[in-house]
Amino acid sequence: MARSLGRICKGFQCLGSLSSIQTQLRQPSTSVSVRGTTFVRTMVQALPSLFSSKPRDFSLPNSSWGSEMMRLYEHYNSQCEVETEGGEKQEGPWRRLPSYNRLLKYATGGVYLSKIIQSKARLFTRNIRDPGAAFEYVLFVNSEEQKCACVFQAGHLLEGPPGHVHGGAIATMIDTVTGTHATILSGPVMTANLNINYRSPIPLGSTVLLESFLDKKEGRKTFISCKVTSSNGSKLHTETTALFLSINFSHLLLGE
Ligand SMILES: CCCCC/C=C\C/C=C\C/C=C\C/C=C\CCCC(=O)SCCNC(=O)CCNC(=O)[C@H](O)C(C)(C)COP(=O)(O)OP(=O)(O)OC[C@H]1O[C@@H](n2cnc3c(N)ncnc32)[C@H](O)[C@@H]1OP(=O)(O)O
Repeated sequence: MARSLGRICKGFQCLGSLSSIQTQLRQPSTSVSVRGTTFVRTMVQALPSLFSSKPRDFSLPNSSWGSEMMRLYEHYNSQCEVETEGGEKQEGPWRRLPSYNRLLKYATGGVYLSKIIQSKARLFTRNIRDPGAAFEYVLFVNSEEQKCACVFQAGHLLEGPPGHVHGGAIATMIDTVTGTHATILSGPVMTANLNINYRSPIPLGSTVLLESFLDKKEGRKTFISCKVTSSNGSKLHTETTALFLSINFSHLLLGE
């Protein structure tokens, strides 16, 4: 147990160290938005170092991405870096979050699984190798406005009602977006409550936009709302409110 905790801690030291992130978050002279930007930048830079080999970043375009997926990707990606009047490049309001099929190379988890099987554990939404078959998505974060946007193309393996996306797959994406957003805002969290109203079905193969917003933070609680719309924003598919509770990593990784 102690060795396993040590490996997990080592993993988080690789993460640029949570303590250094927390130090940045505590800096009194910086504004909330600047601290948020710093946190996101630190996380984005640190994540690949958690892997033993260079991991694949699933949030980059691949051949399965359709025209709407590409259009929205470019819409947000073009706002990650902007040009000043003097022609210099500088950070824009949005940042693309890289996405891998595992968050921590040292975390074992899954006490009911053998060590070999545990090492094969993969993030639910990134475990299908066939591009375009299931969850194709890219997440962008806007620290200034405390919101996230996710462009999601739903593949044929996600069918629920004939020709439409399964409600559980939609919930998975909402949990992923709001959960990532809450993690960025509050550090390690778990979903305590996810309340989804399904307003109109999502056609299989289509691209939709998920937008999440911080409603409020109260102690350990982070309240986020999220809506899913068609790619041009004309149709509302779902509305969600979510509650996340801040946790210690030991709760998550060691069941303590
Ligand atoms: C550090 C890395 C950062 C990386 C950032 C960069 C990029 C981000 C990348 C990745 C992000 C990672 C993942 C994102 C992807 C997916 C997200 C998936 C998230 C999940 O898929 S996660 C799995 C499903 N999730 C569970 O499996 C939770 C099971 N559950 C529990 O583990 C406990 O239940 C827990 C911990 C939730 C709470 O337990 P606890 O003991 O800590 O707290 P306790 O019960 O004492 O409640 C304290 C106060 O919350 C209130 N409260 C509690 N529950 C409530 C409820 N449901 N509704 C309304 N209020 C509630 C109480 O009423 C009390 O309120 P008050 O203080 O006012 O009295």
